[in-house]
Amino acid sequence: MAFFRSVSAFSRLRSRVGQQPSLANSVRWLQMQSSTNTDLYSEMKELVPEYQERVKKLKKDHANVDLGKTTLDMVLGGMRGMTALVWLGSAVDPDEGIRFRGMTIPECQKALPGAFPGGEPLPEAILWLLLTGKIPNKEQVDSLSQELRRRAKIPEYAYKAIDALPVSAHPMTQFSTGVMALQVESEFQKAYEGGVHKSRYWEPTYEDSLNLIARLPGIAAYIYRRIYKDGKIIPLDDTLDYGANYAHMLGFDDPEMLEFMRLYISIHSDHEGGNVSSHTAHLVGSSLSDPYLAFAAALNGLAGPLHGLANQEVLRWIRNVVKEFGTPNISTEQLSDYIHKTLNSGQVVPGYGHGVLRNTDPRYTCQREFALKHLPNDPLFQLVSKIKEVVPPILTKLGKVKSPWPNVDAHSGVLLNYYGLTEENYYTVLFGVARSIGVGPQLIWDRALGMPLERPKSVTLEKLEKLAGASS
Ligand SMILES: CC(=O)SCCNC(=O)CCNC(=O)[C@H](O)C(C)(C)COP(=O)(O)OP(=O)(O)OC[C@H]1O[C@@H](n2cnc3c(N)ncnc32)[C@H](O)[C@@H]1OP(=O)(O)O
Ligand SMILES: O=C([O-])CC(=O)C(=O)O
Repeated sequence: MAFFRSVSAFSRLRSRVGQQPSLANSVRWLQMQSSTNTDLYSEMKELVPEYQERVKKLKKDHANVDLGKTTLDMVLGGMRGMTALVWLGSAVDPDEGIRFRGMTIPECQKALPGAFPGGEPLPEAILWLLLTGKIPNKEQVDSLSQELRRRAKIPEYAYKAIDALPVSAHPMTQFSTGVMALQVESEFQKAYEGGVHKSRYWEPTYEDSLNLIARLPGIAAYIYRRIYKDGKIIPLDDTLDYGANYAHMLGFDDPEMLEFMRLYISIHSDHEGGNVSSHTAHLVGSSLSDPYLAFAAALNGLAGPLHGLANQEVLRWIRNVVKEFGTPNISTEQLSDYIHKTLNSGQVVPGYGHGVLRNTDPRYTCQREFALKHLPNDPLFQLVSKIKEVVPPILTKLGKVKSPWPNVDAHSGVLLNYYGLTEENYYTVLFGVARSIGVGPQLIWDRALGMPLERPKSVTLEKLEKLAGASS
């Protein structure tokens, strides 16, 4: 009976997202549905042995399966296309974009609980999904919300560590410093020093990851208020969910902004394992550095302009366009001239191009849909829409850009700016808070599955030339 109820719920979901249920999808969805525990830790305790068994079997029976060859181009080309990592939470298809545990963004928007019926997926729901592979119900998500609030207390010395930096320090420098200060309370480090058996590494990693995720909004909001609002701190509200609380502590209480924050955090959480921030966390964690150390390293990678800092760069670039012409209402020719000016000065057009995607990022599309619903007449949103028409043909004409299409960063800034979060230097901190929700679960699984020290082989230039049969 329960089976048939679930199948019909699945059919309803799929017809709402405009797809027919296939048997394989039904089975996958039913597997995802069977989440029963109200607390996440108990859910994990059940799942860990099952996943360990799967990995053991793969290693035992399929160790020599060929996953593709390594070419010289890959070694010199930033390892693009090289399959080198296992990442449980999500995968990116070049054309279709991100799937969180197999689910596209529109599917997540339909299936995951929101703050109200039909609301955007709650970050807590994404966290549950990424960690367990199961769709949580509202009760489970509410219990996780409560758990994160319970874990959110920040030690005083973390604020003091941030205060030791000048207010003028970049928000990402302050953020990474704050995370390093939180490391003092690492449960993993304590357990390791206490001689914990390796089969139990995942348990203190779980504690650290959940504490880290819970405390980041408070640290991040402190930095915002310190830099931009004369240090007037707003405490956590014990009635609000994770995304809403972060917005509230920043100083924003407009329900539309709260809803945007939930969407923002959910879609920025994870983007498979190879991106700079996630990969960095995984690499650093592989030496058994605890989640704080691993995540601070991830943030330092996110702070680069080719990765997370691009969202800051996009709004700055858009503002410069407006400054140049004195209005956001410019012609296609004016915009085209400005894009060429950027390219001719040896700079990239921020928010465009991607290491994996070869189509418009679905995270761009869902933010556009949000903007069309809530701020269709905003002049900067209209400029962003125009940029999307003008940039791709110009980048395509260069003949070298693999993807001329917009990525996630091309859109977020104008939405934040519309809701009053105008300080673009802060934007990557928001991204960082969100990324913890993807990185934390993988660190837990890395330790649960006994993932080894990561140590790929490098070659000298001479050896590469020799291997290629080229003369030096
Ligand atoms: C959350 C995220 O991290 S999403 C990405 C955010 N970053 C940005 O938006 C910055 C702008 N984009 C870029 O710099 C790139 O597209 C990256 C870094 C995202 C991807 O880099 P790659 O995988 O190396 O891209 P690709 O293979 O297409 O690069 C080939 C050439 O096109 C150039 N190119 C790629 N994108 C752009 C762009 N948006 N503007 C101008 N040139 C570009 C590259 O700089 C490179 O030039 P080069 O050969 O002279 O060095
Ligand atoms: O996947 C990447 O390389 C970059 C990206 O979009 C992300 O990390 O969100």
